[in-house]
Amino acid sequence: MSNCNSCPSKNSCKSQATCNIENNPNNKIKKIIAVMSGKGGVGKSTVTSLLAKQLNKMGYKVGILDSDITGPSIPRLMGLENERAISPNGVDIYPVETKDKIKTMSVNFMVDKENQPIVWKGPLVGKTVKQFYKDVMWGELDYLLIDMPPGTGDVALTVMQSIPISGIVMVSVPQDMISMIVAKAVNMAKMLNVNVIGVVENMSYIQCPDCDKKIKLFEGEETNKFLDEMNLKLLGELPMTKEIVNITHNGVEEISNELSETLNNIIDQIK
Ligand SMILES: Nc1ncnc2c1ncn2[C@@H]1O[C@H](COP(=O)(O)OP(=O)(O)OP(=O)(O)O)[C@@H](O)[C@H]1O
Repeated sequence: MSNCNSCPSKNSCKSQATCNIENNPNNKIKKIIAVMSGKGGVGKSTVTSLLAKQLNKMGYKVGILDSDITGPSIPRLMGLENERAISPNGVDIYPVETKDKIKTMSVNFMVDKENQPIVWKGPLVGKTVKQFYKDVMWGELDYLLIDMPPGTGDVALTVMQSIPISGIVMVSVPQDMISMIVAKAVNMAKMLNVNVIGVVENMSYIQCPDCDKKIKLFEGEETNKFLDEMNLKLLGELPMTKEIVNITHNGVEEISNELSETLNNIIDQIK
């Protein structure tokens, strides 16, 4: 039965008539944003982690739901690979928190060893993702970011149909930006009436450590044309840098002014 009063998207939702998600009355989540990409390896989980860390620094209460059941990367990127979630009554699941209090939930918090594969059929995967929304004790959150698996498969469908997301941030790399892969993901969201907030171009450029010059391997003209045609907003461009690897893989907490500024600009547009 739908419970629109407690739904974070009640003011922007277009599917009141058909929605059947039960919202957990213990949770008060103001905004849910899914981070998606047309294909794998473009930095979707990296962007999710960076946005979560930056939102948290700005004082917002943040959670990350890792809906990538077969290839979860959030525990590692948040430095939580040795943690496990607990469920004292076997129903409510408590998320794992980083030391700066970002709440996270991932299937890897529920397996004995992080390299244990999840060999489940689609319906069970979808059920787990719904459970991660409904049965996890997120408590009060300003933002819940959902790290989606790559592509337009079962999980993307479950998230878009069953979780009241307010919008999608699409992540792409320059060489794919104008491809049908991104277009497919954007069109899927449109078909399901889900708002695409815009695109983050990841690994957009590299920067010379000596002269600071930004070097782009792909020029932007075609990209701008594609964005215009698809009616998409470019939210920001992230460089391919060691700094990002250090933040997401090596536990470095300091974010440079330049990266902070880029992330703040993206956040201003998704707030
Ligand atoms: N801007 C960046 N600068 C440097 N390295 C990056 C950047 N973005 C991502 N990477 C690296 O690229 C690899 C893939 O990134 P990530 O796991 O975030 O991609 P993904 O799209 O979530 O992949 P998956 O298909 O597994 O979901 C990781 O090793 C990550 O550290």
